Amino acid sequence: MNEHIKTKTMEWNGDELILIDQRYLPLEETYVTCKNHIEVADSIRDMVVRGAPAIGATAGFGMAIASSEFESLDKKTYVEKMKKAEELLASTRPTAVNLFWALKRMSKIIDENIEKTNLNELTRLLKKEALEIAYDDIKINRKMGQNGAKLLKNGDTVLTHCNAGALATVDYGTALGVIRAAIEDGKKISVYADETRPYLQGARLTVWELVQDGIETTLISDNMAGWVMKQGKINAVIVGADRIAANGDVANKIGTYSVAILAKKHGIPFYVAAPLSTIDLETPTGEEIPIEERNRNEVRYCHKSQLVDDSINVYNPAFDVTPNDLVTAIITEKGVVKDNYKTELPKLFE
Ligand SMILES: CSC[C@@H](O)[C@@H](O)C(=O)COP(=O)(O)O
Repeated sequence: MNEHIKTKTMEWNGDELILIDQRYLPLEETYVTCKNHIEVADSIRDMVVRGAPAIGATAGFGMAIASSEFESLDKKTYVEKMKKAEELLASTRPTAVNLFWALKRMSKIIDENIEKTNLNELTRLLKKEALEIAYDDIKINRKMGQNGAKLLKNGDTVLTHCNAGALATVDYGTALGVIRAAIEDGKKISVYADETRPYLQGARLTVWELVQDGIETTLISDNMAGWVMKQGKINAVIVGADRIAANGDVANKIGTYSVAILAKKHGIPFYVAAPLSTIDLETPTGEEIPIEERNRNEVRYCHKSQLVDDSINVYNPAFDVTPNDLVTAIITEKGVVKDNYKTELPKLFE
C-alpha cells in the first residue's frame, strides 16, 4: 500500500494531514495543514472537513499524528496521552458514527501492540491503519456506487440534500458516488441539489463537485424541493447518512426528513447510500442517536452575511432523523437493503 494519499478532500504526506478548507469553498480554495492531533480535532469541530466518512478518516490520521507526537515518552505516559487524544477527537462532533468507528479501529491497534512493540513501530502501525481506512473508503464508495447505480435509469433526475460526495468522504462519495457510477455506466443522469441551509453544503460543495465533473446540476433552495417534485422533475432522491440505527432510521443533515416526507407524498423513491461504518447496530432506533446542535450564528448569518440581530433566539439542530418507513432502500458496499431493516442490516456484517 502506498504510504501517501492525495484526493480532492485530503492529503496525507506521511507526517501531516492537509485538508481542503470546506468552510470557504467554492469561492476560495484554501488548505489547512494539521501538524498535531489538536489541529486535527479543531479541523473536524470547525468543519474544515465534514461528512461522516471524511470525519472518520481524518480522525484516523489524527491518532497517527498523536502517536508520533508521543512516541518518545515512556509507554505508560504514551497510553495516557493517546487516551486523551482519542477523547479529544471523539468530542468534536457527536452524530456521525464513522468518527467513533475509526477511533475504535485505531485504539484496537494500540491495545493489540502496546506490549509487544516499541513506540516507533506502533506509530508506523497506526499510520498504516489510518491509510487503510482512507484507501478502503474509496474502494467502498465505488462498490456502493455500482450497487446503487442499478436503481437509476437512463434519463433520471436525482434530488440530493447536503453534500454526500467526494468532499464528504475520502473520494468519490456515497450518494454522489451512486450518481457518478450510473453516469460511468453510460446513463444520462442530472441532479437537483438542495442548497442545505444553514451551512449550505449543497450550494457550496455539491454543486462545485458536480459541475467540476461536468454533471448537469440545478441548484434549488430547500423550500423548492416539494414544488419541483410536484412538477414531475424528480425521479429519485439519494442522500448520505451520518448514522443509521439498527432499525433503519437514518440520521442525516437537517432537512433530510422533510425531503423524505415530500418524496413519499409524490411517490418518489428515497434512497440512502452509506457504508457499513455508518450503520450503528448498537443504537436500536433513531430516538437514541445524538443530534448535534451547532452555533446559533450559523442561522443568524447566511454564509458571511448577517440576517438578524445576534439577540434573536435561534434553534440549530445540525441533523434530523428520517424514520425507516420513509426509506425505500439503503445502499451499501455489501448490497442494497429494501425493508425489514431490523433483520436485514445485521446480515450485512456477517
Ligand atoms: C457521505 S456523507 C453523509 C453525511 O455525512 C452528509 O449527508 C451530512 O449530513 C454531512 O453533515 P456535515 O454537518 O456537513 O458533516
